[in-house]
Amino acid sequence: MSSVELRKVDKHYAGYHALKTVDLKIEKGEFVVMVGPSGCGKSTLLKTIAGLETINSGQIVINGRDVTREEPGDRGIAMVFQSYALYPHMTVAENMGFGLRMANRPKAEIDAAVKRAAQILRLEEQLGKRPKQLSGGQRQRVAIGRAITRSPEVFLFDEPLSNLDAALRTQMRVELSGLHTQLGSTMIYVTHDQVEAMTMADRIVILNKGRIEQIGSPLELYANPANIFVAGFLGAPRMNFIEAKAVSVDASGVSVAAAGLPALSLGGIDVTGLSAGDAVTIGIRPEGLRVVEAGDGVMPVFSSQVRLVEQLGRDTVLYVDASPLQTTNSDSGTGNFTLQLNKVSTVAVGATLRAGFETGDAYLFGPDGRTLTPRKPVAST
Ligand SMILES: Nc1ncnc2c1ncn2[C@@H]1O[C@H](COP(=O)(O)OP(=O)(O)OP(=O)(O)O)[C@@H](O)[C@H]1O
Repeated sequence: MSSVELRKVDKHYAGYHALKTVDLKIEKGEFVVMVGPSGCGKSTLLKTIAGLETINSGQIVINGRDVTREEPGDRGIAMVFQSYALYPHMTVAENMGFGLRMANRPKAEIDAAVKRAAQILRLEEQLGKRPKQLSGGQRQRVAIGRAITRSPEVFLFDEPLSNLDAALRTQMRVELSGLHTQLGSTMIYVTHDQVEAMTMADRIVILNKGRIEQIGSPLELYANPANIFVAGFLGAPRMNFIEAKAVSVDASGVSVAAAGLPALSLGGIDVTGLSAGDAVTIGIRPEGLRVVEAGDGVMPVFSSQVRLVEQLGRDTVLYVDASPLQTTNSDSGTGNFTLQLNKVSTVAVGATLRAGFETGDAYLFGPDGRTLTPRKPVAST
C-alpha cells in the first residue's frame, strides 16, 4: 500500500495544456475514481502517475518518494487498460506471469504468484487456455491478474470495463470492489461511467479541462456539488437548470425570479459578490420534482406537458415541456424538464401536469457557476 501525491503537476502536449497545476493526495489503500468529460485529462493524469507520460512541471510522489524522473518499472505500480493487451500466443498462466518473467524472478516465485492471482480471480480452471478461448470478462480478469502477480503498491485502471456488456460490467464492478477490500491496495480508476464512480469510489475526483473541479465522497459530491459543472456532471438523469435573476440580495437571503415560476426566496445563501440583477441559475434534481395537485402547499409549482415517459420498472422518468421556464443543459433540451418519480406512473404522453418542488431541494448557482445554497445533508445509512 502506498500513498500517491501529485504536486502542482502541469502537462503540455504540443500546444495543448492537458493538466493545469493539479494537486491531489491519494491516501494509502484508497479507491479513487477520476471522472470527467471526454478529453478532460483523465488518462493523461493516470499515465503521468504511471510514468508513461513525462510532466512539464510539478512532482509525482509515491509513498513519500519523488518518482517524477523514475522509469515506469521502478514506480511500484501496475496499470490495467481498457484493451486487455494480452499476448494471444501465451496461455493465461504465461500472460499473468509475464511481468515477473521479464523481471527475471525465479520460476517457483512466478508459479506461486500466478496461482494466488488465479485463486483470487477464480481463473484456476483457465490457466492453460489462450486468450481467444476466454470470454470478455475472463480476459479482463487475466489482465487484472497480470497486474496482481507483480504485487504492486498501486493499481491504475484506465476504463477497464468499458468493453464489457452491461451485465458483465456490473459483475466485474462488484468483483473489483471485492478485490480492493481483499488486497487493501491503493487503486486509481478512470471511467466515463458514473455508476462505476458512484458505487466503487471512496472518493471521486471530477476533472474538467485539465483542472480538478471537486474531490469528495460520492454522496458528498452528489448532495453538495461545489459548482454547476459538478452538479450537472454527476447524476443521471441530469439536474434541471433554470435561468433566473437575483431580484434582491441581502444578508438574510436572495429573492430569485424566473420566467414561468413564482418568486423564490432562498435563505442561507452565500451572497459574497452577488448583486441584485445578476444572472443566476436554479438547479433541481429530477428526483426532487414531483407531480402535485393545485394547492397541496408544495411550492413552487409550474405547469407542463408530458413529452416522453420512460418506465424503468420501479421508477418513472417523465420528460416534460415546461415552457415558458427557461431551462438549460437538461437531458431533453432547452425549455424541457426531467422528473424522476419513485413509482410506476401511468401518466400518458400529451397529458398536462403540475410539477413542484420544495425550495429546500433547490440549488442556486451564481453568475460564475459557484454553488450559493447552503450545505445539504448527505444521506446516511
Ligand atoms: N499524445 C498527445 N498529443 C497531443 N494531445 C494529446 C495527446 N494525448 C492526449 N492529448 C490531448 O489531451 C487532452 C486530454 O486527453 P486524455 O486522453 O487525457 O483525456 P481523457 O479525459 O482521458 O479523455 P477520454 O475520456 O476521451 O479518454 C485531450 O484534449 C487530448 O486530445
